Amino acid sequence: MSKSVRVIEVKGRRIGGDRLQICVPLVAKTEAELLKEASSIAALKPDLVEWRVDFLEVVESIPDVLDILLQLRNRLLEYPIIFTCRTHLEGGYRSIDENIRLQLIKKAIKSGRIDMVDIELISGEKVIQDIIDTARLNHVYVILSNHDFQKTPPINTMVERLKKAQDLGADIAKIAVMPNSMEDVLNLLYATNSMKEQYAHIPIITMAMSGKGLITRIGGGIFGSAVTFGAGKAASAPGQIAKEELETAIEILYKNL
Ligand SMILES: O=C1C[C@@](O)(C(=O)O)C[C@@H](O)[C@@H]1O
Repeated sequence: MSKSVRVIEVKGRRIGGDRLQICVPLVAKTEAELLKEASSIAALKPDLVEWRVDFLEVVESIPDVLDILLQLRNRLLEYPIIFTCRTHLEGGYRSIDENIRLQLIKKAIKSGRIDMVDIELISGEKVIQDIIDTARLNHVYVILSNHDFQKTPPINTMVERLKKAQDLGADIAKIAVMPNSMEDVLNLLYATNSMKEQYAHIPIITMAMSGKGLITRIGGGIFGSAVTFGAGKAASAPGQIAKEELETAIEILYKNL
């Protein structure tokens, strides 16, 4: 039975289309650093930009964050912005009051200043539904994500998590895991391919972190991942290499496909 996978189109980028998209994260701790980082990121010409808001020192001051977001939007007008305020439980840079975090995410969605939002699958169905409803009303795409910084779960668990994200109404399902062996890396790729071939109706994003997992950041697109993350000024997770190097490696791979 053939199934079609939805392509997400944002500002001329096609996520889930033929070309693997490269996302560069912004990880500055202060407003000044962030705006500088944003200006230099534009020179890297990424497909997507992720603002990892959890790195920001003033993250718990919602008015400040929204103001900084406006300035970021104005500097990155032609780039799709993913707004991610990662929980400390899944690799977030700092511990943030959960009520404030969720309020901030909703206000960012309503601000008209972002294109996509990332929220963790562990947030629970009620929170996720609320975020998805708010996002739909405001034309923001939702990435439902899952991260394991310790290990790589079994293949069927990884596939189940991606399926769950899809079933809950995600526009994009994402999983990032930590490999402790090369078998773990193969398992992540196997899960990616199975999800893509058998179940996915939406784009998926997968990666194995750390040096061991680098092959998944370069070659994951061949197995079904729609987006890979390359570092700008600094990495937002273990194993991210510089965007330019990543792009070169991907180009070599795709030239001969
Ligand atoms: O979820 C992801 C993937 C990621 O963890 C990575 O391993 O590249 C980097 C994060 O910034 C992003 O939100």
